[in-house]
Amino acid sequence: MPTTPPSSSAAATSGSSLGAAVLRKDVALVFSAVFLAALLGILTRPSAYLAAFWPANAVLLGLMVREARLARAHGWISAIAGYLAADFLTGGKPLPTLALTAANLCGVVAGVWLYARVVPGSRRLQRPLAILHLYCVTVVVALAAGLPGGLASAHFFGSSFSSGFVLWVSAEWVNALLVLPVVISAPTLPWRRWAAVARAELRQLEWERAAPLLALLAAQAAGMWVGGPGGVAFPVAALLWCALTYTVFTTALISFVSCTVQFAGAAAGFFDVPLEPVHAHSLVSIRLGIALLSLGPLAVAVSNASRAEALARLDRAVSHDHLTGVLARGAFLSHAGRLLNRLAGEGQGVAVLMLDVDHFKLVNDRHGHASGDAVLAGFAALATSALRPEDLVGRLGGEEFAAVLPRTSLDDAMHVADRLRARVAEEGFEVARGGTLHVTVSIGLVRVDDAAGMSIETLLARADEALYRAKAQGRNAVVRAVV
Ligand SMILES: Nc1nc2c(ncn2[C@@H]2O[C@H](COP(=O)(O)OP(=O)(O)OP(=O)(O)O)[C@@H](O)[C@H]2O)c(=O)[nH]1
Repeated sequence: MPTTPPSSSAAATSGSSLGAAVLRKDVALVFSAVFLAALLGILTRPSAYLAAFWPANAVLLGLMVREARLARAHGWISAIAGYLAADFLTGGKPLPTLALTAANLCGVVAGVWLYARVVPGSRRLQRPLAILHLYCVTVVVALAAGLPGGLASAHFFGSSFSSGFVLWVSAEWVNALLVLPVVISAPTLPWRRWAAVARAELRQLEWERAAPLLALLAAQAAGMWVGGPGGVAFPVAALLWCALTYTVFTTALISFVSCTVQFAGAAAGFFDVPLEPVHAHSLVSIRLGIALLSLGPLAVAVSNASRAEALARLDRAVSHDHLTGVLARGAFLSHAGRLLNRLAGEGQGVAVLMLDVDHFKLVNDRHGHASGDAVLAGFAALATSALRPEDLVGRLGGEEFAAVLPRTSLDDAMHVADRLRARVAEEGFEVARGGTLHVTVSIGLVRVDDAAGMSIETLLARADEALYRAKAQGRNAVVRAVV
């Protein structure tokens, strides 16, 4: 009989308890999200179709698109339980409830299946093409739910199949277009952090950042005041401004709220749309029109975010040394120059270090270039970790590095430099061939009371003279320049 070593059995137990915990969390999440969203839909169910709001399907689809793990048996069963619980709690009859739940699920299943086939960036609205995918997926979701929904409406509620179908398809499409982007673009944060992030955002809210939101309120009010069908499009310019200012998630949230207000405005008669009969062609048309208008700002927000991300990546690639990850020479000099300007007049002192790995040529010659590279990368990582986040580290070329330590006394600068020298000598660096290589570093240091009138080039030249003396003294040393 095979025996399991104690350590593996402990690992298996903790693994299975982790699995059970995740499962419980998934079930609670899906059930409560579907139940609450369905309850909200039922409780706000209007007499006039125009204000119909059924977020449950889009919320469920969004959750399953975000986390593929949820689209398994436990997720589907929790979702069905959520739909049924909300309906039965509000007096739904068994057969119609089952039929409507089946129709709801048909749309979600179609959406999950389609989204599993698009690239991950599209699933979280991280690339411009994602809006086209969102459009196509939501059309199919609406049709997949509308077909059984229309049949159920005809069978249980006595409406014609065609009017039931049109109502279902348009309501599904509108809800998916507005709710799905909010769910799939929401940042992944623990519940506790949401309140902290919202508080921090509100504290930092300046006029400049609040202006697009205020413009949206004004445009929305103007649209209702002027009236007529064109009034629904009045907020578009302000929504585009929001898209250029805020994140994709915030834009999706603002579009959702703005469109909901427009629906309410239409239902209240501001846009001169006839409200009867409830499935009138003009009502369906204006509803879809309002929802489709939200795609423009969303596309702008997504393009803007992916452009900003590409620029940030490009900037990082240009300004950072690809081997060591610290600032490359040009970026280091310009960052350091700007830092000295900021420090000028403060009178708190600044130190500049020149660091050079000793006999580095021998490392390459004896252990190969790849090992030399590993030593340089390890050294840069060690230097970065030994300094403070506000210190600046750069690679000037070859095995030569530099650092700027703002607001540092001479004693502190000497102490930091010597501690780094000692750590390099002690720790050694792992190389690709296997094993650890030990090297030493020589450091030249200059420290001035005030950076006013000092250029980074001048300070580096002084530190370089001190470095030269450290090498001449036998290396593995820190030498200070006399100023
Ligand atoms: N592996 C590797 N070697 C580099 C890189 N850049 C420069 N080198 C090598 O670094 C070595 C620098 O050697 P030297 O300038 O003679 O200095 P050293 O051997 O460190 O001697 P001292 O500075 O006097 O202690 C040269 O052999 C360069 O080829 C790099 O990116 N990777």
